[in-house]
Amino acid sequence: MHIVDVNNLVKRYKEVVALDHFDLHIEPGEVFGLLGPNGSGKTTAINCILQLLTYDKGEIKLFGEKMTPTRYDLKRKIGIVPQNVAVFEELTVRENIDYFCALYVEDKQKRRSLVDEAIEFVGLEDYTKFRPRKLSGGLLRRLNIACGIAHKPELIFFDEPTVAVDPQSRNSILEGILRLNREGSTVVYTSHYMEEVEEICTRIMIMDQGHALATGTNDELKAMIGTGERIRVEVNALDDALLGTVRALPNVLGATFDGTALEAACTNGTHNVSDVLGVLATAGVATGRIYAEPPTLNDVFLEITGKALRD
Ligand SMILES: Nc1ncnc2c1ncn2[C@@H]1O[C@H](COP(=O)(O)OP(=O)(O)OP(=O)(O)O)[C@@H](O)[C@H]1O
Repeated sequence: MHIVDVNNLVKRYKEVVALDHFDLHIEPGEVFGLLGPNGSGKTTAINCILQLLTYDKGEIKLFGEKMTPTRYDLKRKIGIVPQNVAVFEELTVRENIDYFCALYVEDKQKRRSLVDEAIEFVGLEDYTKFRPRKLSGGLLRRLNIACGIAHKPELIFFDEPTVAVDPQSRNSILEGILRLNREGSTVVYTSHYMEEVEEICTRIMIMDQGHALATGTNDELKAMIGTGERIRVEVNALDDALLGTVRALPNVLGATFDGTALEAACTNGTHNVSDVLGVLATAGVATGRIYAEPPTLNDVFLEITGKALRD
């Protein structure tokens, strides 16, 4: 059984087609990443799945059952950590977490221990009596997470939870997500940061313009494309003729010069670096530092769409 089962979802905002016959299938136990640039439809997909938005067409099942706005039994099993921090300014940290937990858990005694656990989980023990405006951006994000997870949901949606947080909070958020997953929650994680998605996700869907472009594990996605290695060589100058010679090498799929370095996308070969350096040496071009790296998810996005994930 898929824990999230979305078929043929269409969502329009007037003339903008935000989701265009979108399918999504997630298995229990996954940390599933939705990766795409701003505006690709990630938040819209989540909000439709959660019935926070109406949609034009499509079928959404959660836990094997049809999801509708009044399926409170299903909503109880779901946690949401929205993109924009959504907490009450007039409530303290503890009161905020308790308020959101109370939407799902009536028993006060039980709630007290759940709220304690959530506070400990996000490391806000020293701030329980603070009001949100006294918290830094990173701590506010952690409060937002605690509000979404205190009721111990089976399925948790995180919508870009690390935007505008410091690296330390970012790491603690990612570790926290993996811990929730280890403790049994299925996670859906949206981001436009490929490094994060690579780091924590068991499977990844690459999205653009409301379409699912490709889905697979990190390795599967990278195996779908021709690029096997990306070479970067620092050079002071490179004329078009020489760039043409590099591009004509049999293992080179594409090459660019940005004023400081030659970058070449190559197939998976053993002589890529020596071939490229050979062309430069023959032409008498002095080289600086040289890098050779396996492909990234940006290469996958680039090869499928013709544009970079991050401009
Ligand atoms: N309320 C709205 N009214 C009109 N258009 C909208 C609305 N919300 C989103 N859109 C449009 O729908 C498309 C998908 O937006 P969405 O916010 O789902 O993308 P996203 O991948 O989550 O991006 P971001 O990370 O910036 O939130 C975009 O073209 C966006 O401009």
